[in-house]
Formats: sequence, structure tokens, C-alpha cells
Amino acid sequence: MKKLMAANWKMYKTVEEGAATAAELGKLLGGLPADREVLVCPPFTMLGEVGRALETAPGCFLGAQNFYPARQGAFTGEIAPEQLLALGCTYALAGHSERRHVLGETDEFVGRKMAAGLSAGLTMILCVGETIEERREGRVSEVLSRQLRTGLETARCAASADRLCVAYEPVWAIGTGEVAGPGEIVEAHAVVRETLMSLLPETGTEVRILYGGSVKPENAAGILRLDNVNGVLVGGASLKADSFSRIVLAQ
Ligand SMILES: O=C[C@H](O)COP(=O)(O)O
Repeated sequence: MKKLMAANWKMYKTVEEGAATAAELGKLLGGLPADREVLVCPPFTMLGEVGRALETAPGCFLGAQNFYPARQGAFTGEIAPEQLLALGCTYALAGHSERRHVLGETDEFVGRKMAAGLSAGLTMILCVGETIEERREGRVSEVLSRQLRTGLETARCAASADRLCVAYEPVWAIGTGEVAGPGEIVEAHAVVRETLMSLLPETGTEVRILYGGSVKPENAAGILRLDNVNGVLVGGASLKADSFSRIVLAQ
């Protein structure tokens, strides 16, 4: 199973800055190890330019941070999965904690996005993770299994292991510099794996589970060695080509 090293640029960079970072990344990742794949999820505005800059970089894919779960229609300001595919996107995120907690997306809405994205042909990364309050209340396992179940409920029939990934991102570790400890990561990834195996008995063992939350060049190798960690989803440290390429190549 190749490790997926994913960059989420969130709402940062102009088109010019994004294209320049992607071009630099393409050069730095010339010797990408055979067991790694790279994904860059820039803002919508620069998908075309970033995609072109990564075109010649082997093993690099383009992804979207978001879309609206409909084929087309009167949805002012929204973007459809088909429009992303036409720009060269092959991946998309759903359920990122900033969309759940800042933009108010519900489990049910995340489930609709998973179903729409998978049916359109995108590879979907379902993001799950507990808040610090939920962790303190001992509810990590309950929260993760609920988010996975509702996220995959309507998408299950379309979810083959090669077009589905899960990202475990504890909310308290995102953008805080406070990375989850090895024990916390292993325990949460085991819950995700077990839930996937019960929801998708034939393919659950093959779905890649990424860790996200304050991943840096200095801690990436240690995280990537943990059980059931099949890649990382990186925010802040993915904004600079040099720092993200060190994470991608971390051994
Ligand atoms: O999508 C990425 C995550 O939100 C992690 O962000 P971070 O690496 O800045 O903590």
C-alpha cells in the first residue's frame, strides 16, 4: 500500500504563489520513492495552474478541498464534482474539521458529499476527529465510529478501497503545534480500521488511513512508522515546498 502524502493549502496563496510553490515542489520531488504518492489540495482559484505545474511530476495528484453534492444546478457560489474532474482533480476532501466546526457541516451533509463525490468518480478522503472536550469525556471511539458510519452510510455501495481514504485529524491538534502522541494515534487509527472493516468487510483493510494535525518535517518519519498510518494530511507545513517535500520524503 503506497503512503499518501497530502497537502491541504486551505485558504492561503494567490494563483501566482500557488503555481510557483507547485512548480518548486515538482522539482524537489523528482526522486519520489516508489512507496509514496503526493496529493496537493489548493484553493479552487488555482486548481488549473497548480494541476499544470504538477502534470510532469510523477506520482503527484490534484485534489479539491470541497464541493457541493449535486451534479449541476442553481447553487450560487458552489462547485460540482464534475467541474473538479474536468480541471484534472482526482481527489477531494469531505468532513474536514474546519467545515464541520467553522462552517457548520453536519454528519448527514458530509455523507451526501461522500456519496456524490464517489459516484462522480473522485477518490474521497473522509476526515474524522474528536474535539478536546470529546477526548476528555472518553468519547473518541464513539465520535470516530459515528462520523465514519454517517460519512459512509449512503456512499457504501460506491466505496471501493482504492477510491476511499480516511484522515484522522484530532481537532485539538490542527494548526496548534500540538501533535497527537504515538499511543493516541495508534489507538484512534485502530478504531478507524475496525470500523472500516465492519462497514466494508471486503475492502476495509485496504483503505488508507492518514493522520493529520501539526505534522512537520521533524515528526513525520515517526508518525509514518506507526501501525495503520498510511499517509499524512498536512496543513501549515505544506505551504512551503521545501517543508512539504521533507515531509513527503521522510523515512
Ligand atoms: O488538513 C490538514 C489539517 O487540518 C492539519 O493542519 P495542520 O497541519 O496545519 O495542523
